[in-house]
Amino acid sequence: MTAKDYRVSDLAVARGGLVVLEGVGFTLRPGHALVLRGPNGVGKTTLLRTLAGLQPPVAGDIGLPPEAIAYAAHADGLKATLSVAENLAFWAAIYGTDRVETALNRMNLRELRDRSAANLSAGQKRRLGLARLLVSGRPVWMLDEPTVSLDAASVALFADVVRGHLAEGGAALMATHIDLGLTEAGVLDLTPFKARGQAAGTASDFDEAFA
Ligand SMILES: Nc1ncnc2c1ncn2[C@@H]1O[C@H](COP(=O)(O)OP(=O)(O)OP(=O)(O)O)[C@@H](O)[C@H]1O
Repeated sequence: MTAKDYRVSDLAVARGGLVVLEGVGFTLRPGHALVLRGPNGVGKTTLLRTLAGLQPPVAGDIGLPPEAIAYAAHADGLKATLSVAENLAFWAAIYGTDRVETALNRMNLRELRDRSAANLSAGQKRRLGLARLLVSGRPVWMLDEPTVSLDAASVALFADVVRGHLAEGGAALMATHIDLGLTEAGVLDLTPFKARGQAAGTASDFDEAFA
């Protein structure tokens, strides 16, 4: 899938007009997962949003092309009036892939394929939201609390999906308080990078537009 290391260096990120993290640096390697840790509010979501290109960094280098990234945020981004399969077909058209059936199979959504997204349970919606990652065919997955609403069986299923992605040469950066059992995952504690909250200059207007 990719044989490239992704290097992020000296990154500063802001939220609501204040710098929340500064001096963040790490390398994401193909076949590896990195788990973001740190207390509530330290800036895990803000870092992921910045890396995914949803807001500009205050400073630093992001050695990750946006077209390499598939980002799964808190919201699942589903089209309520479309069926499960139609939602995935929509994303396949956006990403230019033909991976709908793969995603349905791997996320155990086959039996729900014709159900409208509006009529899924919270956990089923989450599974569908995460299936988009498989549809994307993109090498770097950015996951913000991916297991929220998932039962134990679905957490295990998702952990297998991530493991499969890594085995295919993909990489994953995830903020999660749940142990996915990925023994090979590294941990990046963001606490040492906490900024003192100085003003972020002009980045705030752009940030608010995407809040
Ligand atoms: N829209 C916003 N406007 C102003 N401040 C915000 C906004 N969104 C988040 N913040 C603040 O930015 C800081 C970083 O928030 P962020 O959501 O990135 O933290 P987090 O580490 O992901 O937290 P959690 O573990 O609770 O999900 C927090 O102090 C938060 O209160």
